[in-house]
Amino acid sequence: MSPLILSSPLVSPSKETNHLVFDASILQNETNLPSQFVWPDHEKPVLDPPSPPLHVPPIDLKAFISGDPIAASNASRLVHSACQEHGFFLVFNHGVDSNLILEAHKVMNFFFGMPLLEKQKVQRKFGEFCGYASSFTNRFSSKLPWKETLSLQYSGDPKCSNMVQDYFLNVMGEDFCDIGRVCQEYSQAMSKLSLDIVELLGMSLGIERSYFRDFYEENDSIIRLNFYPPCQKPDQTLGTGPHCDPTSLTILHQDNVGGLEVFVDQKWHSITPCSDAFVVNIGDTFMALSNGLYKSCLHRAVVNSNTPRTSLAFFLSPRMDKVVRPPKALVKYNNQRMYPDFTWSTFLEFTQKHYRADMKTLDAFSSWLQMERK
Ligand SMILES: C=C1C[C@]23C[C@H]1CC[C@H]2[C@]1(C)CCC[C@@](C)(C(=O)O)[C@H]1[C@@H]3C(=O)O
Ligand SMILES: O=C(O)CCC(=O)C(=O)O
Ligand SMILES: [Fe+2]
Repeated sequence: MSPLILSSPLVSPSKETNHLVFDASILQNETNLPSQFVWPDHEKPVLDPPSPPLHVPPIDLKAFISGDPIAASNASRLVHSACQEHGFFLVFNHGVDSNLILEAHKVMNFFFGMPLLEKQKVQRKFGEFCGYASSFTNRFSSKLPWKETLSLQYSGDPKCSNMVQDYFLNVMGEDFCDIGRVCQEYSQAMSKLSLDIVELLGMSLGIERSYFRDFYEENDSIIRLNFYPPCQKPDQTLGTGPHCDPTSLTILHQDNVGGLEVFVDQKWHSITPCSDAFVVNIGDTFMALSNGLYKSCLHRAVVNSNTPRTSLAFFLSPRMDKVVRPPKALVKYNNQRMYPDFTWSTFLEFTQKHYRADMKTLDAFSSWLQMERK
């Protein structure tokens, strides 16, 4: 049976389109990758020797939150230098229940272990963000990522307090209310953790500690479950292509397989898995909010030929209509604005309808905004 199935015509808003469907359970045993999954030579990963590990500073969040002044200035210094260089750091003693993290990985493995037809019941629709996608075969025609994803929207607005769980219930049905509950609880824990982290970022930037906590209180964030099946030619493709996250802050929990890589000093470096820590990285929106002081960094995910890999990414984003504009104190440094004002809803739409996020998304978005505003 072909690993790529021509699906029934997908009736999109304006036209009928046929698109391929990536059935991971079959494709993962294929030695000849379909051409759509083969990346250009300059982007193919070199897996032998493996990328050297990047030392990212481990931040003891409990010590910072406890108000210990020494710990706070320590954490602030470590974060400041990491975020000016590559934007990645680890947080431990984060206060997130380890059983919740285990449960989240369990439900993720259950979901992606379902038959393709079951997963397709929540297929991401054209132009929308939420839902299941297998390699985005209905979004892109080349450089397809070797992954399946389930993307959900989370709202910190008390009036939408169960958005994640409701999605499972309303779109997938009663049988999925347990998965929905776990994903809802996990998202809530990530939202709480992200407010602690942005408070630390504020302190490290020398502004009022509560400034970013207030800015992101009612966040409209995204949670994404990533499943990377094994691939027989892992040096030909990528699980997630080179990109900077367009969002504000990413809190990632990866399983112990490894595959996340960061581009620093003109070389790819691996981030060693550490189950009791979260990998945190600055995204484009926070880079704009810090007026370019903190860097949104190029990263990717490579795959391997033996073991499936999973990662849980929480993408913190401000309320859709909030204007992303750096505080005055961060403009005085160089007395010029690095990026125009924008709202997250406009930037998200840009990445979903106009531009495939890569390493230049924010610059492309800034140019697009200037054209649109003429
Ligand atoms: C706002 C977003 C778009 C993506 C998911 C979040 C943050 C990261 C973005 C992404 C992972 C960057 C690489 C390309 C992408 C298409 C992907 O491989 O999933 C991006 C996501 C997306 O557009 O769905
Ligand atoms: O799965 C990973 O390790 C990274 C995924 C990623 O960068 C993303 O989804 O934005
Ligand atoms: Fe990313």
